[in-house]
Amino acid sequence: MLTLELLTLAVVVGLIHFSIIIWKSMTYWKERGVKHHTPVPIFGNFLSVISFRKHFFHYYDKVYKAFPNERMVGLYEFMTPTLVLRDTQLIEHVLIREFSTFPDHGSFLFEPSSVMYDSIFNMSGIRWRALRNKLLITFTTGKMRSVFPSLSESCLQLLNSNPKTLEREMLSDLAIRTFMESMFGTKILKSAEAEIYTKARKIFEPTWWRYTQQTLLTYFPKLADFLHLTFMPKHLDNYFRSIMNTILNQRVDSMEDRNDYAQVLVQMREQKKLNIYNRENKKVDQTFDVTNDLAIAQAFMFFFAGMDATSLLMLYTAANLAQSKNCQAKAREEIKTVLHKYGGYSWEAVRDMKYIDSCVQETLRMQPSLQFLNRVCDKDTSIDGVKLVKGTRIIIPIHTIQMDPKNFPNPEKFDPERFMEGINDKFAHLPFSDGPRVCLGKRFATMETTTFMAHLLENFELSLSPETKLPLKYQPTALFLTPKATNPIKIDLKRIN
Ligand code: HEM
Repeated sequence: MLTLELLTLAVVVGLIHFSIIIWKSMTYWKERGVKHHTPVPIFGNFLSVISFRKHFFHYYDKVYKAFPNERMVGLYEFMTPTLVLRDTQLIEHVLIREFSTFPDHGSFLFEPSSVMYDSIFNMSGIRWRALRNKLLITFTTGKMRSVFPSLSESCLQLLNSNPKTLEREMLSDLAIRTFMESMFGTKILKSAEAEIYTKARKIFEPTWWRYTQQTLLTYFPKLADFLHLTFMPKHLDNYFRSIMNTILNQRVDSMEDRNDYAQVLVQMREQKKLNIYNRENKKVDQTFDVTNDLAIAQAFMFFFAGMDATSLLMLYTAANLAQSKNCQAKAREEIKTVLHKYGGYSWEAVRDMKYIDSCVQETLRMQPSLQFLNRVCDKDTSIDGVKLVKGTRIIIPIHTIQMDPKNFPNPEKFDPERFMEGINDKFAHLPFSDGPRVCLGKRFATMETTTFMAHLLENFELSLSPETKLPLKYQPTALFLTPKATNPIKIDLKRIN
């Protein structure tokens, strides 16, 4: 009898406790006077996320547009209160001025056993800073210049096969090939190509089940852990760990001493430590251990970031140009002038192709691979007078901001001229982010895309295939901004050179 009473009491206390948690999670923005839509218990403002019909960024877009006069708005991502920034000064505050309060991405996507868990993207605090300082040396001007010839050669190799159409798969294979050669100094064996390409595409396969797992990993990490959910299937995780391990071991066995990313990782692994220096006296403050898994995580992170985001950028740039004969003509004129000036392709020549770079920037404005940036505050703080408790999530909806007519008039129009003279507010165009956490591969990705576009436009006339229907729609279950599987982008190519 007593046991039954105790059990009933425990259930009642549990229910009250749970109701308080839910109630508290729903009143966060009201208490702070931040405008928001009324949340639904447990689902917050994300009820229709579970219908798989709309992409996440749709909710940031919706709340951004609903309160046009606010500098920031509140949102409930299920039970997580999230602040969505609208004002570019506040964005600068979070990304740069108050970076030390908002240094990390917070709980996001990757479970502890994932190869990505130890990657720099997921790292925080001083470990992140030490690793970032170490990896930065891979992207110096000298390094970019030295990888240019092999990168340019890979683009030509694809185009010399005389393709009649350009499609996403060809570009993701190209991105993998150029990346392996430039960063790891490795040519993929012909016999291994098909398997690597197929498995790499599977990393980003946008299925509803993958999307569900990734949603639970981000918003309900304890439940995801209990259910043993993973960011990507275990067989893929193991496969890529093994590939990255082989690449690093091959570098050691070959005793080659190349000046590339693989070398940085191999050295780090051999030294077994990374130093963290004191900012004032420049002496070693702390060290942290570098395991083989940590080196592999950084190798995979670059592969992961390099492949999908860059191939999508190449695809969207080609698609935007395919719809504008004028822009193509202007780009071809520039290619001719620049190649004449430099006597052919070189890193310097491509860097001088300002109009093509503007086409790439304009594409990044309209179709940024990542549609939002995320941060958490790592201490209690306030933004614009609003008090935030440690752990509050911040979203910078870059896609929406870049498509806001206030920042870019007539935003649906592909107009590279906007970038020819430089833009007024650099915090209104953040496809690679900004500040200490800015994308490490920014220079590499833009150089690769500009080089590919120059070769492509020099040799082919582009037109959008009638099979691709406009306006483009995006796959709601994909991590990056990806064309809908039922309406893929196809570009018809006609050789002109
Ligand atoms: C079009 C291609 C790409 C786009 C649009 C892109 C965009 C981004 C964005 C928005 C972030 C998040 C930054 C933040 O949270 O503030 C990021 C992070 C990162 N990206 Fe990229 N990226 C691209 C290609 C690459 C490539 C090719 C590499 C490597 C070679 C790379 C390496 C990284 C790394 C390592 C980070 C994490 C930086 C950190 O947390 O310190 N990305 N990227």
